Parts: sequence; C-alpha cells; structure tokens
Amino acid sequence: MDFKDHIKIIEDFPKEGIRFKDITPLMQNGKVYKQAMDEMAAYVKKKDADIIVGPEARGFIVGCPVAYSLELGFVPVRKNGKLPREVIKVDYGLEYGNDALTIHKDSITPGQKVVIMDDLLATGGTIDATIKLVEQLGGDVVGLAFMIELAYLNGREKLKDYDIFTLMQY
Ligand SMILES: O=P(O)(O)OC[C@H]1O[C@H](OP(=O)(O)OP(=O)(O)O)[C@H](O)[C@@H]1O
Ligand SMILES: Nc1ncnc2[nH]cnc12
Repeated sequence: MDFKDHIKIIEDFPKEGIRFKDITPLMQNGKVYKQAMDEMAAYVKKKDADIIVGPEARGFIVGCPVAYSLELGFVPVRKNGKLPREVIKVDYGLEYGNDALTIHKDSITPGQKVVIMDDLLATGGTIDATIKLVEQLGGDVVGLAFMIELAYLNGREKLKDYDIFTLMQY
C-alpha cells in the first residue's frame, strides 16, 4: 500500500514557504488508517514498549489507536496550561513557531520502556522536548515512531541517539 497516495500537500500553510502534509485523507479511509496503525504497532511491539507517549494533538491520532491495539497505556504530552495536575515543562521550537510542552509528573514510572509516537517528524523540536520530559521522569525511550518524516529538515540528526521508525519519507 502506498500511504503517500493518501497524504495531501498544501503549499504555504500555515505560513509562506511551508509545504504542509495533511494526514486527514489517510485517516478518512478506514482501511488505510488501520494498515498504517498496524505497521506502527508492529514496530512498538518489536521494541517491547511498556507505554506509549504522544504529543498534542496529532500524536494522539497515532499513539492512541496503537496503544489500544497492543493493550498498552497512553500518556499525553500537552501544550502549556492544558494538563490539570502537577506537571514538568520544557520549551521548544518547531518548523513554524515556539511553544512549551508539559507532562503529568506521575505519568511515567522510572525504568519504564517508552515509545514516543507522532504523525510527523520535521525539525525534531517537538520530539526532542518530549524525550526530555520522559527522561526527566526516569523513562527509558526505546524508540520513536512517525507516519511521516521530512528528511530535508534533518530531524534524525537531532535525534541520532534514538531508534526511529517512519512509514513515509519526503
Ligand atoms: O518536528 P517538529 O519541527 O517539532 O514538527 C513536528 C510537529 O509539528 C506538528 O505539530 P503542531 O505543533 O503543529 O501541533 P498539532 O499536532 O497540535 O497540530 C506535528 O504534529 C508534530 O508534532
Ligand atoms: N510541513 C509540515 N506538515 C505538516 N505538519 C507539520 N509539522 C511541522 N511541519 C509540518
């Protein structure tokens, strides 16, 4: 199955010069969405993860179905001010802006094997911040999984100490 047939590219969104990869057509097709999640689940299983972590919002679109299918827990990483209990926080930059990410302080048990999942790897800023949060809580990041990799932004270089799985590369 060629997953790229189900990704739409939108020029100059959300800012001039950005070629936005829209995953919503893939999600709208049940068979294709399931196949994509099954392939990502196979990777998470191979890494023998204890728990999945995903950053808001599109990390939930891939992390939750895979967690459900493997009967694993899912921990949300959210933008600043969204989580209701005690959090730790990290500032980060991405392809089109800056923000802060947070995680509940009690969401990871030290030594737990974590796979971090998101829809897309661009500069790696989001995942770098997510790794910092997980590691500050004592989690062991055993893998990173994305549907899409924008290879021209060199996110892999920033994340070179980690094992990375991607379904599609641009
Ligand atoms: O590798 P990076 O340069 O960090 O970029 C990738 C991130 O950007 C997008 O999220 P965005 O922050 O736009 O938020 P959203 O998921 O809430 O749309 C995408 O879902 C990744 O999380
Ligand atoms: N080019 C892009 N398309 C979709 N999501 C993104 N997140 C960061 N860069 C992106």
